[in-house]
Amino acid sequence: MADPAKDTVCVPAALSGYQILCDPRLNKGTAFSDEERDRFGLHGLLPPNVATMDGQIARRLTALRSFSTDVERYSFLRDLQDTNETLFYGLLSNNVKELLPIVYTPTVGAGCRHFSQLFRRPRGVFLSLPHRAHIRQILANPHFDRTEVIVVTDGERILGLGDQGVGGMGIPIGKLALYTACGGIAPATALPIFLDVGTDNEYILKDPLYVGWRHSRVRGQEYDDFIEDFIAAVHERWPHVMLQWEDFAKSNATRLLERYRDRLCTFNDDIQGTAAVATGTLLSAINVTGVPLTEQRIAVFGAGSAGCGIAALIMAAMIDAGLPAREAARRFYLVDRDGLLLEGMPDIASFQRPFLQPRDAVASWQRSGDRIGLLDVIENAKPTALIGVSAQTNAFNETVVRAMAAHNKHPIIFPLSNPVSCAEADPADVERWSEGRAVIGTGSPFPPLMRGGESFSVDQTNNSYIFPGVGLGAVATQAARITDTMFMAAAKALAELSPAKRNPQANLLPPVTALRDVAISIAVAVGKQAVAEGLTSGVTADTVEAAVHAKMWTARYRPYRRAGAND
Ligand SMILES: NC(=O)C1=CN([C@@H]2O[C@H](COP(=O)(O)OP(=O)(O)OC[C@H]3O[C@@H](n4cnc5c(N)ncnc54)[C@H](OP(=O)(O)O)[C@@H]3O)[C@@H](O)[C@H]2O)C=CC1
Ligand SMILES: CC(=O)C(=O)O
Ligand SMILES: [Mg+2]
Repeated sequence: MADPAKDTVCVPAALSGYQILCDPRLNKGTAFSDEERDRFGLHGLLPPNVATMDGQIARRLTALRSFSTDVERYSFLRDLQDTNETLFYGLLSNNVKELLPIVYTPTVGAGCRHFSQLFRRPRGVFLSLPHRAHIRQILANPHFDRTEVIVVTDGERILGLGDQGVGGMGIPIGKLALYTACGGIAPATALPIFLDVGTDNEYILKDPLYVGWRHSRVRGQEYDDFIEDFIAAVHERWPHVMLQWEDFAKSNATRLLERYRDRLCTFNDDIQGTAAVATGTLLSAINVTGVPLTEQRIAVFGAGSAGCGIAALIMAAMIDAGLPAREAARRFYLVDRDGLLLEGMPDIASFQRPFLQPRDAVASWQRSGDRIGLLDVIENAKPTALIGVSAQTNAFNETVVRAMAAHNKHPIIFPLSNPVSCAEADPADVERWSEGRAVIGTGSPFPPLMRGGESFSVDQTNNSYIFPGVGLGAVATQAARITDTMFMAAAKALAELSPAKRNPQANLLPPVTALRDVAISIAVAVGKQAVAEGLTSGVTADTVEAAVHAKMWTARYRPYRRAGAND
């Protein structure tokens, strides 16, 4: 039960009733009580009927459903978020299954593309390179005083849609909406940040409506200096903040993570969050296929940030399970633009290096051309699992899926690229081509499949199963750093929640409606791991769970009183 005194919101004395209605953090719309309307001078500014939050949610849902496109629904929800945050989260939390595909993938991708047309009200921070000298001053704004969680992007690799310039801000906003709805992070403590270093998207640069900095992307030392200034300013302003890097291009994602992971509490969602959801879902899939982890062979299509992050964490899990490190490394077949990653290939990035196959291991392979393509890998290495993070639509075609099904009783096939338009396969096709034997996970939501005459939901294998819990666990325990072993703890905690653990015919993952419970379990596991690694302050393994619950915000209207008033 909430303590009524602590639960009351203290409204600054200087705010007029009209200003309260215009502040999305304070606004309750028609749900202000008569006493509050008396106290804050709201009579006349609102229609007389006092609504309940449930009534408001029902009204907004009716309006939302009357739109004919998802972009209109996205725009409507963004407006609500910027008008009345509590109601936005009440609506989202009560209707996760219906609204997640709007505020998150796939529609958030369209939201990013239409960002300039849809832009109405400020949310978060836009730091553009021409204002580099003013970063500290911008971050000093008292509106951001309570910041505990930051999601930052520079918009260069937005989902599988590439460079979206300032439109990429839609992603930190969407991710933080899930932090609150699923992870219980209070909205006033969540800050989306966009680093505007220009864009190389010609279409955007020519768009007269574009609201970002109309300049080609700044790279090299000037880019690095800007990021350094940004991180230094963030650290100074909020020394305990947790910062999530999101949708940075392959050329920057890993190196920025490596540069900053020992300086503040930070992680890269595309590398580490994706790795944890893929590992957790693969561990769950073992309940269905019966092939132990130490006997898995993994083909990853797209050897970028997500692909190498996934391979690294699954490899660590294999080593944990007893496979010698050298042998574990041989179990991975990473296929990129130039085919299978092989020793001696030019232009190999440092993060790809652990996964190079030795030339002699493939010397006897039958191959269809000069390069070793995905099908060659499947025919020769006979992988047990195929994971797609390439943003290449339909790369898992009929031939590929049938080849996986020919070598495996239950091939694991995860087309994880987002949004739907970039997925490597449609799960309905995978189901058909594998004669219903494939174990499927997708990055974006897809319609249910028919299995044995019954509807079977497709597991949305998305890092949204991980980051809200990791963030919650980190802030609840005030973790100083986020380590790979904390992501391993998250992956294992997710696998423990798998319905397939109890029934191999069931789903690999809990439904998206359970994301809040998933976040709690993951937060506790991550928090305990942080305690074990000596990274926390003020908590012990025994108090982590209570700290996690105490941190969680829920969307409900609290009573308001004026600061200084004693009623
Ligand atoms: N389900 C989930 O939770 C997540 C899904 N993703 C999705 O994964 C995708 C990739 O993300 P990320 O790894 O960060 O992006 P990256 O750009 O870092 O990696 C993509 C890789 O795929 C390669 N690639 C491009 N075309 C081909 C091709 N024809 N054949 C083989 N490889 C190819 C790219 O090469 P090159 O650089 O030369 O183009 C690059 O190395 C995105 O669609 C993203 O939405 C990402 C994170 C989480
Ligand atoms: C889900 C996610 O982080 C991505 O597609 O980039
Ligand atoms: Mg991402």
